Amino acid sequence: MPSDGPARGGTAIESEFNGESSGVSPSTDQPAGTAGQPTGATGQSGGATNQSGKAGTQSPSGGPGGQPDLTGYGAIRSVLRIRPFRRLWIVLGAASFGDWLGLLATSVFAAAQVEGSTAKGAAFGGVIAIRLLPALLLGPVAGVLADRFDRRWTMVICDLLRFVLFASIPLYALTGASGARVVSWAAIATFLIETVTLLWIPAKEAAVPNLIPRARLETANQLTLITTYGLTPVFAAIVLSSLDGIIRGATGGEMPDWAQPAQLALWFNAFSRLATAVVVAFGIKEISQGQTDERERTEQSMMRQFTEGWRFIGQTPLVRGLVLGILGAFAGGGIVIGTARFFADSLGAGDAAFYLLFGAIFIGLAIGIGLGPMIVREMSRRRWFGMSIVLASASVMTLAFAIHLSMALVGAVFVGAGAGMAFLSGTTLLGGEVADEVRGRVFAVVQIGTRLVLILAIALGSLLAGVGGSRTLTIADLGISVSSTRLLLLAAGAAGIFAGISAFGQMDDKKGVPVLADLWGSIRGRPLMPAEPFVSAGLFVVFEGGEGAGKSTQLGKLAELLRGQGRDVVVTREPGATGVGARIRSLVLDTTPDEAPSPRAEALLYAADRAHHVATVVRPALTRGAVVISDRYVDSSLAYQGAGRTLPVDEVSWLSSWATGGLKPDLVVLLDVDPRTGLSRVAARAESADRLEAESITFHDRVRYAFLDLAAADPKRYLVLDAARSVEEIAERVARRVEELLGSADGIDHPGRAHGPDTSVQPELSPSELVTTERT
Ligand SMILES: Nc1ncnc2c1ncn2[C@@H]1O[C@H](COP(=O)(O)OP(=O)(O)OP(=O)(O)O)[C@@H](O)[C@H]1O
Ligand SMILES: Cc1cn([C@H]2C[C@H](O)[C@@H](COP(=O)(O)O)O2)c(=O)[nH]c1=O
Repeated sequence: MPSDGPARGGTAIESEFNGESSGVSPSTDQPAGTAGQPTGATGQSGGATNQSGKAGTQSPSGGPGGQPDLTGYGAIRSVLRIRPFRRLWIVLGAASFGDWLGLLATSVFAAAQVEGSTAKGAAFGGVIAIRLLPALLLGPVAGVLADRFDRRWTMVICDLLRFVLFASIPLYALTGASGARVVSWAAIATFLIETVTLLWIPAKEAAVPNLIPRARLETANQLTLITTYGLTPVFAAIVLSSLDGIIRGATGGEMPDWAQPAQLALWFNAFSRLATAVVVAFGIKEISQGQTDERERTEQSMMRQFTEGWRFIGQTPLVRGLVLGILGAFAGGGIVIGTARFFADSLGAGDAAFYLLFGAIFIGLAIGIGLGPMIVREMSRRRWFGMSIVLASASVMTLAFAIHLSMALVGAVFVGAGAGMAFLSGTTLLGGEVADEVRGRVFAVVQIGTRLVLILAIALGSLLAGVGGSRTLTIADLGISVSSTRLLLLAAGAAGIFAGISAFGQMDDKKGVPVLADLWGSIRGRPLMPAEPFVSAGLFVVFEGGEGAGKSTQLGKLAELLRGQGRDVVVTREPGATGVGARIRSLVLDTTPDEAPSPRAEALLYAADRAHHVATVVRPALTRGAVVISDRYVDSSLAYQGAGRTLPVDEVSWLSSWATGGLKPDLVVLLDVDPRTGLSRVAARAESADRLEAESITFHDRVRYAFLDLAAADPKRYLVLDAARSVEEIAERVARRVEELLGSADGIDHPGRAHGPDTSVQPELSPSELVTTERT
């Protein structure tokens, strides 16, 4: 595997944006891992992440409103406008191509030096095995070095060493040494290269987030992952085989040693590393700038830094969840790889099926990495990570039940898609939410852990599948192969699901928000959000209804009754209960011709009034235990702006829920009145009609039925009364219900903390479903 992992975007180096439009305001472009309080340092959610957990947006809702368009081609272009990242991406792309060439070439090269198929196989496999070995020996200290020394110089020195080592392999072959000696040196050099790479990777991974604005982190990762694991390996394989054909053709099969494709590939690999060293040393000085102060880095002993790194990983839920999830995913992946050939056999298919399955996984990976962010949009990246692992693992389980190649191929695409999305979200979270001073160590642990787990899982998977064999059991004429391979896949899937759910639990930044509804809302661009933590000790009663329904009259009567009982009562209304609200009220209700706000502006103005009202009047009163009685609340927006103005009701609901932080009333008294009756009452007040009262009768009819539908959808929380009844009769009914609530044995049963906005559109209800309507 090539050494260049994904780049993780990072800091806005201000000068880089000068004259090169970034499309994002500086405030949203905080350096990843340095903006706000990084999770890495506290174990809390990253200070600058929004509620969606997606790096880089300041929209508290995580909604589309505050989010620049960071998907698709535009996002890629804007990432590539950042000069330090652009340079690094180009040079790392070339180096990754060189690494893939080098990996293929060293293996082919070693095999070519010996005779006989067994020796060739051993030489080929041996070189690859040697590549994995240093991780086990040197891994623990690699991260400490990345956090301790200047990362730019660490990268430069490592690349210079790799240049020398790569070049030494073909050079040594040219000296005329024996095949065995050349293979031995290739093995030693490969071991040393991997050792150096191990120091280089955490330095690079930890440094790159300091180069790119947080908002671009995910796109930068997509770009680098696709380059490193999608384009360059394919390109390398094509180039190596074409090179072989071209040189053979040109030399008539008599190739001089120096012209062997494997040797040329190694030279390319060597010089790509030299180029990386030069570019990083002279062209990307910003890598040094983002790092923690040198004095801070070196004043602790290495031992202390080492143990602190582990303690940090163990004690930080986000990092623990990430590490657990990544290792779980790799274990599952290893089992799939280890059992793949046996699985293809169990389908009664041959080698072609085996390659098809692998192809399907890679297609899935590309879909997950390339399209994943566009599909889930504003989904919390922490949640997305856990869910992706569950998706990949559940798909592994479906492989166990596949009775036909086509089913297995679909399953394999989903395995790849889940793994790709987990990889992308995991790397973005690691880069964006782990503090700079420990980032190197965290990356090192992930890097070593994944290698170890992968090797063990592949080995164990193939061993167990090989030992178990395959039996065919006939169930209802279906030839189903029940074999140890399938049982292993089942177990791997179950373990992966467990790892995904555990990671999700550790990292969830939207506890209490239903997962599937959140996913669906996110896909539609409106993620749910957690309610603000708040404990109500009072009672929140809202009067709703059309114009002239008698809300103010009833509200006054209820307040009088409760105050007579010695209760703390706060009477309030929307819009206009506060100074800010009064100004908004005059804006929205003013009838000056040509000054009417547009429907969306109107919705926003009501939401603004509500946000301020709830924050400054309603919540403080409820916290101290008062009975808050409000003339209108969220339902008025749903009915007037949603049904009346025909704005999408779920969007209006989402907006209100955001404005209120999810605060729901304990009781809504809906005074239902025919608009003709209500408007005639209003007209009798001898005041001129405000802007909404002046709307058409069909508008008011829509408003009325929207109120009734809302009540029918949540009957427990509504008291629907016929407003044509007498004032006293209505007051008596209201008093009875409120006293029931206040007198209930275990106090007031407040509606649960809002689990995000109620995005349900108004349901179609039959008259018989309007069960709580007390109208005759
Ligand atoms: N049950 C009722 N029967 C007849 N008239 C009523 C009844 N309740 C209130 N009214 C009268 O209707 C008029 C409007 O009442 P009120 O101001 O309480 O309604 P509202 O719903 O608050 O109106 P608005 O929508 O304008 O805020 C008042 O003149 C009031 O005296
Ligand atoms: C809260 C709220 C109110 N409205 C409308 C409903 C009324 O026409 C006015 C308020 O006047 P009232 O005399 O105080 O009832 O505003 C709305 O359209 N959307 C809302 O959210």
